[in-house]
Amino acid sequence: MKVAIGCDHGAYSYKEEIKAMLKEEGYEVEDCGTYSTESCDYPDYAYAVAQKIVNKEADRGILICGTGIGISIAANKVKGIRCGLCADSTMARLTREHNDANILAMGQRTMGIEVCKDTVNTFLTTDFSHGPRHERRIQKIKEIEDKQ
Ligand SMILES: O=C(CO)[C@H](O)[C@H](O)[C@H](O)COP(=O)(O)O
Repeated sequence: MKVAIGCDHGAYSYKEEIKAMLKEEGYEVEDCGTYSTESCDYPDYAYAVAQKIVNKEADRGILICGTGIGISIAANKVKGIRCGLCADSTMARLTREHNDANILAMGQRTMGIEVCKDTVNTFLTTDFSHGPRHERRIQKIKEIEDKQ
């Protein structure tokens, strides 16, 4: 599985730690930045990771900022992106099972690194629970996108 990862300056160190963990676990990882703790703008990295997903250059995305809020808002503006902001592995499991989320967002300033790592591992190993109610709701999300 290929994973695209991105962050802003507020989450640079977690991005580096998670990237190292994923490589050790055997994932192919594409680092979309940022590449230092110099102040930058989270929408740029949300867009870069989202493009990897919609262009099918990556299977899943991981985005981290201070809280995960700004970067998830930005990612969800891209058609075809379902970015779930998750604070633990239960949320990660449910956003995969129910929402078929293709990007996970988290916050370095709001979560411990071990919880983040667990959340990432659950997100990457949980399948969508195919079934009429989830598929119907995701279809309705797509219809909202098409109305814009
Ligand atoms: O978008 C956010 C808030 O929802 C993120 O936490 C950002 O990382 C944060 O806004 C960056 O703040 P800073 O004061 O520029 O470090």
